[in-house]
Amino acid sequence: MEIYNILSALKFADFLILIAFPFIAYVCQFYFKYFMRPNKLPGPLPLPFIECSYLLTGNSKQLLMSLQKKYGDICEFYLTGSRRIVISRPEYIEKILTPSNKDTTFMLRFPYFEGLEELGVSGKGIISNHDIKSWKFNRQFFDNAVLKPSFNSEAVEWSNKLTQELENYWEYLGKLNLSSNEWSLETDITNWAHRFACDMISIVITGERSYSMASYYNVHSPVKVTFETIIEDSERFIQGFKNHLSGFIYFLYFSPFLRHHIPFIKDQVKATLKNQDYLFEILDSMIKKRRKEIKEIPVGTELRNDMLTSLIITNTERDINRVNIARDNIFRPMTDVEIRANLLDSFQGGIDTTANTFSFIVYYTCQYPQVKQKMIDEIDSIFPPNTSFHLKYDELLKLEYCNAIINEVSRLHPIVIELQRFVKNPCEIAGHRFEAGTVIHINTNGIHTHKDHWPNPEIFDPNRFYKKNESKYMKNKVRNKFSLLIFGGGLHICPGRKLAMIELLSLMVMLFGKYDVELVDINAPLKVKSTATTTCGELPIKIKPRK
Ligand code: HEM
Repeated sequence: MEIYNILSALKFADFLILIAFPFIAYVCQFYFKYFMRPNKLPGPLPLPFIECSYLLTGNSKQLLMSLQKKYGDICEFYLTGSRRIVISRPEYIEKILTPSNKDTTFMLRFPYFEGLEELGVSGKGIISNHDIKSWKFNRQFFDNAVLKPSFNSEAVEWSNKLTQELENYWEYLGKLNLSSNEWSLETDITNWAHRFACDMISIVITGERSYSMASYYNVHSPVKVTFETIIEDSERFIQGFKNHLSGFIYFLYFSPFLRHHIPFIKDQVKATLKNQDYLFEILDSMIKKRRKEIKEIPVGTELRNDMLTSLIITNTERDINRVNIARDNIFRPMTDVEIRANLLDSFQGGIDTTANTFSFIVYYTCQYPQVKQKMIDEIDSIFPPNTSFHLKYDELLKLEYCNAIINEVSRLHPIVIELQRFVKNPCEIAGHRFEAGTVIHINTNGIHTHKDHWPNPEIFDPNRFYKKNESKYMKNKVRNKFSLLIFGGGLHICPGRKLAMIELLSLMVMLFGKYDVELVDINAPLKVKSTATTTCGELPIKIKPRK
């Protein structure tokens, strides 16, 4: 009753003061804390409630590059209640990317997010695992499976088979519109590259064919190929990983309230979860099928080299490599949920990255005829034209100029825009002190084009990575160990890097060694899109068999 009396005695202006007071108090406290913060760095002014989210356009590359341009090589911004440090200079990241198994300061990419729990990936796999012990356990299994030499040999063998299959599809499609003796084909290489990468990941990681190239061929050909696969709709499967990546952001940065109640966001979240269920269902059936197959194979019989097989058998009765793992006190088999998370990370990490890098390679080599000719000369010297072209790992490694092209293209268009690290313990970087809970954003594009480390950084020139030309480029500028971050660095360095190089080199040898390749429109600008990662839009090319 008393409260009612007080309220009814208040005038409209009093109500306004009542509402405004806590707001003003919050704003004052917010800015007091901001301006009095220790170890200040330059950066944009955060606003109450929304912090620096007014800078977000969905394009991470643009955000990080504009911050570097305006505030320098080390600056800060505030988002989701965290202090975030943008680093764009290689010298400053040495400490962060130097692997140490004991120091946990930079061991995590993300902290715990309840959103990732809802998405079913929290504390599992390796890309977004916040639990150090669990991440180490998974990472060691993953590395053991994909970095062993027998995995490389198997990957090269599959590269041979899949490039041959791709060539057959191109030839069939090319011959559909045959106007002279020679066939030719106009096609979007980006789409083929995605399907090749999916087929490759699927077979070498799970031992299952995804037949993505075959499905894509069927879309374009009146004569269909038939195949049997656990992935009924591989077009949906590939799209599923793209959707997973774009939906991930809602679970990482949005509160449960926003995720479940705000109209547009709510729908995106629902779609991402439905997509997740679809991907999990396929991955689960692959695991189940392989477990059953392994049970039926007599003990002592040599098993396939795919990662799924390794993950199932490691630390079980059948395993012969157990000593490696036991040394680190993680002697236990992996559960199906853990295996599924690793398969998800492999597809997630391995399809778009490889396919987009290859598309950029095709664009640049076609734009620069001298580079293209030098590359073809190198390919011809190792894989002479009109021979069997059976790829071998050690021969792929001899392709130094092709390797230089991959480095240079990836320097200009790194697929992964930023390397994130969550600071677990207070630390010092470049003379600045950072508290636990700070988030580091390593600006890959900024480092790849830093004028103190790269002469004429905007110019495409693979010679800067070609050993024979090194002296010319290394004269004035000192290239830092961390000035090229294609595959990241430190303990989180990409475990699929060798597989990716096998795929990229194999595709280059097949495409440019056997075909005349041109861009359909040499004047069309490259369709680059940067959101959470950098991707290549359609890239129509014209191919015909080389004479
Ligand atoms: C050209 C192709 C590729 C590029 C450019 C690329 C790039 C990267 C980068 C920059 C990172 C982050 C590293 C860091 O934070 O320091 C990463 C992590 C990762 N990549 Fe790749 N990658 C490629 C291919 C692959 C393939 C084929 C696989 C599949 C086996 C793969 C699986 C992963 C996984 C699982 C991680 C997370 C590692 C961790 O957090 O410990 N990547 N990759």
